[in-house]
Amino acid sequence: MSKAVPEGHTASKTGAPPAPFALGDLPDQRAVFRRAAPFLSGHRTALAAAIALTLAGAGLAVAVTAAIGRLVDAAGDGERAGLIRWVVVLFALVAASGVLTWLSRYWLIRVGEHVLAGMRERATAAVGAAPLRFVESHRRGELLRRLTGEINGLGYFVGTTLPDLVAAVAVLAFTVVMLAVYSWLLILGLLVVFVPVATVIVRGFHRRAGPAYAEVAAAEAAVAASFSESLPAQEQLRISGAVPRWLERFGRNNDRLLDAQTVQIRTELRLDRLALLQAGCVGGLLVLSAVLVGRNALTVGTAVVFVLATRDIFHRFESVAAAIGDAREAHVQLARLLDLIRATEQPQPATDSPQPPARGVLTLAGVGFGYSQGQPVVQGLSLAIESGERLVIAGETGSGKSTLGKLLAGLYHPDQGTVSFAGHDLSCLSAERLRARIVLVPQEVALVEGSLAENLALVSSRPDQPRIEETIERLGLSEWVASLPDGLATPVGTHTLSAGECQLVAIARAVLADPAVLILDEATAGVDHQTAGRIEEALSVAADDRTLIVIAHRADTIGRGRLLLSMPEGRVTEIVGPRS
Ligand SMILES: Nc1ncnc2c1ncn2[C@@H]1O[C@H](COP(=O)(O)OP(=O)(O)OP(=O)(O)O)[C@@H](O)[C@H]1O
Repeated sequence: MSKAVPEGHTASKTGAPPAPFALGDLPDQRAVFRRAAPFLSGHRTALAAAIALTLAGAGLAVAVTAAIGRLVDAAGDGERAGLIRWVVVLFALVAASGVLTWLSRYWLIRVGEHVLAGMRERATAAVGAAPLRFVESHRRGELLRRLTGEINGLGYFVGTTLPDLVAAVAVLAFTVVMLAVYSWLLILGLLVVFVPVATVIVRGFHRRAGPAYAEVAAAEAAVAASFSESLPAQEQLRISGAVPRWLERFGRNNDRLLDAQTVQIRTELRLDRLALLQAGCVGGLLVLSAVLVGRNALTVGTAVVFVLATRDIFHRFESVAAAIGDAREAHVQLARLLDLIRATEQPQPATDSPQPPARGVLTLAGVGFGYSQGQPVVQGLSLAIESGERLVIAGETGSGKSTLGKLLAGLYHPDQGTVSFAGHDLSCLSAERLRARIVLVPQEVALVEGSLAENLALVSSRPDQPRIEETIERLGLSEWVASLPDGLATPVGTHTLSAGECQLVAIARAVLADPAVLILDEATAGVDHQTAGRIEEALSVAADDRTLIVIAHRADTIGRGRLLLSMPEGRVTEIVGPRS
């Protein structure tokens, strides 16, 4: 027999997963690469191979310039054999450099895509296993943007900018070394003029880019969130004539995005100052080379190498500068994705933890829970629900019935106290073991795209077609299924079935899960009296020795309950009943 014992707050339980941290509007951009490093494991050899290929390709590309210098000198000296030799070497270098560059790009993109696929998988799994409270307390569009937009952005960066960036950095480094071998004086002059000014420009860009890109990403997420939220609310917005008001609110998010993008563009344009610097440096170098050649301090071939290599240096530097903006954006996207993974990845209960017995007592011990600090919805509740018992939870609107249902189903972890089944703390059970014992049918049921049979099979017990058909029959739903265009093969989704029909699917699915405890949260509210009665009869049969917890407003449902749990003033405080 159930008994309710109101208590004060009890000490926090131990062993439960810690509360997930909330995602901030702006990402944590510290130690992003260190946080991303674990995702490289398993790809390190391939990454090293890709980098080695890139370095080899860059080395050959630089050697092409040196070969041109030798060719010019051989031509100037009238050496026919030397000329032919250098022409052959030049072609061989160009061909080999082309092949290596292609191979290195291919490997780098391949490794990057594999790493991203791993991150996508991990983030999706982490969000799928995250506590319900985490998912509820973040805007859907925000989570969606991190799982799709950020990964797509990173994919674009890996496929296009990253190979160019790595190759450009390698060519830059090799070219500087080569030029130092030719004339350390010229390269020193070039570096002394170019590097300090370029460093100031790039550092100024970096300082502004972090916040600018983070604000754009946050503003884009806000636009996506407000738009995705408006889709399910479209009908309501139109009925209440609230579309213009909604557009105003959307406009504010859009303005925020526009402002953020303007700041981002201004920040990016700062890098254009590098072009002016480059033009000045090339002009100076040409004059200096001409002077040195005139004084016989430099061969024409070396001067040609310098001019070609310097142009290449600046061309590559331009690529690097352009890529820096993309890299900064990718850095923010990576930080946002890693934040999501860190926020949602909980230490999962051990999968080899003992399976609770098939039947048992569901117990709340000193349970307290609130959505916000200092506003408890459930407070100090102790309750034992015997195996096979039927409990009806009733109370005023907003009094906390659904919240209690979610606590009983282990969907929420209590702030104080414990909820346990057959002596096992629910928060220490793996999702699979928990769902094999306790199932909740919520007020609003969402179906996934697919056939009715596929939706019904979405339970941990993985029922086959005959079992689905048998359960439909047992629940008295055969007539309804037969009335659908293709029976169990009918494609369904939230918009193809009525709310009541969605509830029928969810109830049948819950019975198919074959749990020890079945919790129905207003589950028959959208169904006509006759069907509701039939389902309740069927559930009584299906309930068998199962525990059935019914959350209800309707007096007739309450009347069928053996216990009535009243929840005045927003707190579960007493049980009235049992009822005969
Ligand atoms: N996800 C949430 N975030 C913040 N507050 C919430 C959330 N869900 C419910 N609440 C608040 O908690 C309180 C209890 O809500 P709950 O849905 O449990 O009540 P209920 O008795 O089931 O209501 P109803 O009869 O309307 O279904 C309400 O004040 C509600 O506003």
